[in-house]
Amino acid sequence: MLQVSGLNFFYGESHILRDVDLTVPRGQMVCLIGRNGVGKTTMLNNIMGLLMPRTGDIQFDGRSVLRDSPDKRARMGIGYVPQGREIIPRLTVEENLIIGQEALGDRGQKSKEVPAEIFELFPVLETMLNRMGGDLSGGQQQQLAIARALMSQPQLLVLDEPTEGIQPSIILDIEAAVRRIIETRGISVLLVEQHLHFVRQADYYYAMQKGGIVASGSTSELSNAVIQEFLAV
Ligand SMILES: Nc1ncnc2c1ncn2[C@@H]1O[C@H](COP(=O)(O)OP(=O)(O)OP(=O)(O)O)[C@@H](O)[C@H]1O
Repeated sequence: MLQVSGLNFFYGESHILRDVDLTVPRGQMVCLIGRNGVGKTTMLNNIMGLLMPRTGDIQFDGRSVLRDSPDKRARMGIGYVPQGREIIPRLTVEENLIIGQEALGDRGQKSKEVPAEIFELFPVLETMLNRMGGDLSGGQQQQLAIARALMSQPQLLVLDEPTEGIQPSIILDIEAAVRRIIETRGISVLLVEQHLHFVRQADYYYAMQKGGIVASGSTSELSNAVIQEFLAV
């Protein structure tokens, strides 16, 4: 579904991403792990087209998207939930969700209503439809951000630390929802995450250090050494 090859990115003269290769197979969840500041968010922003690499390629569904704007990539079916969520505080929960359909492009029909499936995944949102986005708790905003991304029916969902600063019970809800999304929709997920429990839900991991991939494999084979080195357990 997504193939990144030989990616190099610079902020000015600082070499931030170094020859990164990463693949997200169709219908699978892949997790990118690494300490703060190694380049994970920079990597996701390159995938979304918010930053341009100096060299390398990014292919989505078999074709290069390097020349496509962020907006176009979203309309092609890459849904992004950025760090910090970017909920619109002065719009209601329902309005925030409806806006998510802007990225549908010509892949589907827009609707004036939020489909029931969204509330099955995130029941709390149904009870809060008329509340302002900015009045929700951090965990609720995170659920809203993921639900909003789903409104565009993405083929690939890109999540940047969805559990950052969120209380443990809601982390489990978010984990369960993401697992269910993959099972029911068959979509692919690329996740940046620090919580071991969530990382274990993924099929594959890539570990990043100083902008390069230094380890990768199946999460069923995650060693204690990798866990100690790359995750804030
Ligand atoms: N706008 C910028 N200009 C210059 N350097 C930047 C800029 N944004 C980030 N950096 C640097 O790029 C490196 C990678 O940052 P990035 O945010 O991608 O890391 P990260 O792994 O996502 O960390 P975190 O988990 O803290 O978000 C860091 O050293 C950071 O200081």
